[in-house]
Amino acid sequence: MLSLARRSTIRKPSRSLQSSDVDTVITVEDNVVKARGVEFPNIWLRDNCQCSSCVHDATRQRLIDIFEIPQDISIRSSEADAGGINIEWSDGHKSYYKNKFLHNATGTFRERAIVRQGLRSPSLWGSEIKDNPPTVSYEDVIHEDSHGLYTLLSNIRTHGFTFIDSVPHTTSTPTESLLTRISFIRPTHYGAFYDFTADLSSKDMAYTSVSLPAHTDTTYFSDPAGLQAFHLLSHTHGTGGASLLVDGFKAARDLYDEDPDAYRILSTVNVHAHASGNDGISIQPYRGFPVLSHDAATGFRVQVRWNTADRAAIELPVSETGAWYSAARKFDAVLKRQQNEYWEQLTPGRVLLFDNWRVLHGRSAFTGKRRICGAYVNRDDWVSRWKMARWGQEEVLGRLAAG
Ligand SMILES: C[N+](C)(C)CCCC[C@H](N)C(=O)O
Ligand SMILES: O=C(O)CCC(=O)C(=O)O
Repeated sequence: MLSLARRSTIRKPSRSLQSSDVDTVITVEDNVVKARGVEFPNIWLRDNCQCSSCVHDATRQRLIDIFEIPQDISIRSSEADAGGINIEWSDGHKSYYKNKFLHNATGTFRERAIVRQGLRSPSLWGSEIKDNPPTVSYEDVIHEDSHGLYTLLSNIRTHGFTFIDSVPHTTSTPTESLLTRISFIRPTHYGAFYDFTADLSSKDMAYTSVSLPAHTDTTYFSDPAGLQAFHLLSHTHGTGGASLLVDGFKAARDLYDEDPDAYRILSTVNVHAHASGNDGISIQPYRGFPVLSHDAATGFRVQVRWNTADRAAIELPVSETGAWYSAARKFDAVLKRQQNEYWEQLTPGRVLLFDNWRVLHGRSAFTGKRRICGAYVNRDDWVSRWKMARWGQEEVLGRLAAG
C-alpha cells in the first residue's frame, strides 16, 4: 500500500534533466546493456529503438510489432560513443540509444513522473492569496510570441488558478480566443463555449441564482474537466454572486495532518456521481472514484473530486457508510474554514481560470441578471501544453519510454 502523500511537493526539476549533465556510463556485459547498475532487457531495448524504421518520423508512433521479434533477441555487437551506444541485434537490425534516454529510464518513479505528469512543486494557499493572486494580462497571453501563455500555465500548475486581466468584454469572443490559445474547448451536455445566466436553460443549479458551496465540476464524468474558466460579463439590477475558491490540495494536506484516518477513508472509498437534470440524460462515470486520488507510482496527490449536490452512491455496504460520512464531514469542515476560503467578486475584463482537479469553486447567492461565459479544457490537453512549454518537445518525447 503506497504511503498516502502528506505533501504533493516535489523538487523542482533540477538541471539534471538537461542532457549535458547526464554522465551515465553504459556498459554491455554478457549480452546485457547496463546503465547506473540497471540491466535493460534486450526485448525492451529493441521495442524502444528510435530509428526511423521503428518509429514514424512524423507521428512518433511505433512501426514495429515487437511480438513478431523473438523474445530472446540477442546483441551481435555493440560500440559506445560519447553520446550513447550502437547495438547490432542478432537479426541484423541496428539501433542507437542515447545516454540520456537510458539514464531517464533508470530514474525513480518520482523522477520519471515529473515530466510525464508535468509536475511542479504546488504552492498551497488559503485566504491570504487574496492579497496577491496569480495574474497575467490578456495582451501577454494572446500573442503567439509572448511569454504570457507560459506564465498562465505556470500559474495554474503552481497555484491551481490564475486571473487574466484586461480581457475585452463587449463580446465573449476574446474570452473564447484566450482559452483556445491553451487548447481546444471541451464540449459537454452544456454545450462547448458556455455563456450562461440563471434561466435553467440547462437543468443544473449553476443556471439558477442560489448559492453553491465549494465543489469541483463534472465529477459525473470518468474524466472530469481539467480547466474551467469564468468571465463575468455583466451583472445588472442585483447584488451578490461573489466567487469562492478553495485550494483542495491545501485542504487535503490539512486533513492529513489533523486526521490521517479520515484522509485514508477519503482516499480509498469510491464515490459515484451523476448529472441527471436534462431530459433523457443521466451521466455517471464508469466506476466510482475516491474524493482524494493519488498517483499510483509516486503517491502524489492528483485529484480532488468533491460535489455534494451531484454525489450518488458511496461504494460501501450501506450499513458501513457512516465511517465515510464522518470522514467527509471533517473534510467539509476544513474546506469551509475561513482561512481556506478565497472570496472574490469577479468583474468584466477579469477571467478566472482554474484547475478543476485541484481547486474547488463556488458562489454566493445573487439577485438580478448575471451573465458568465467560459469553457472547460481537458486535463490531458492543458497538461500537455504545459509540459511542452516547460520542457520542450525533445525532453518530453525523449521520456516516453521512461516516464
Ligand atoms: C457549464 N457551466 C459551467 C455553465 C455549468 C456547469 C454545471 C456544472 C455542474 N454543477 C457540476 O458541478 O459539474
Ligand atoms: O455562477 C458561478 O459563479 C459558478 C457556477 C458554478 O459553480 C459552475 O458553473 O460550476
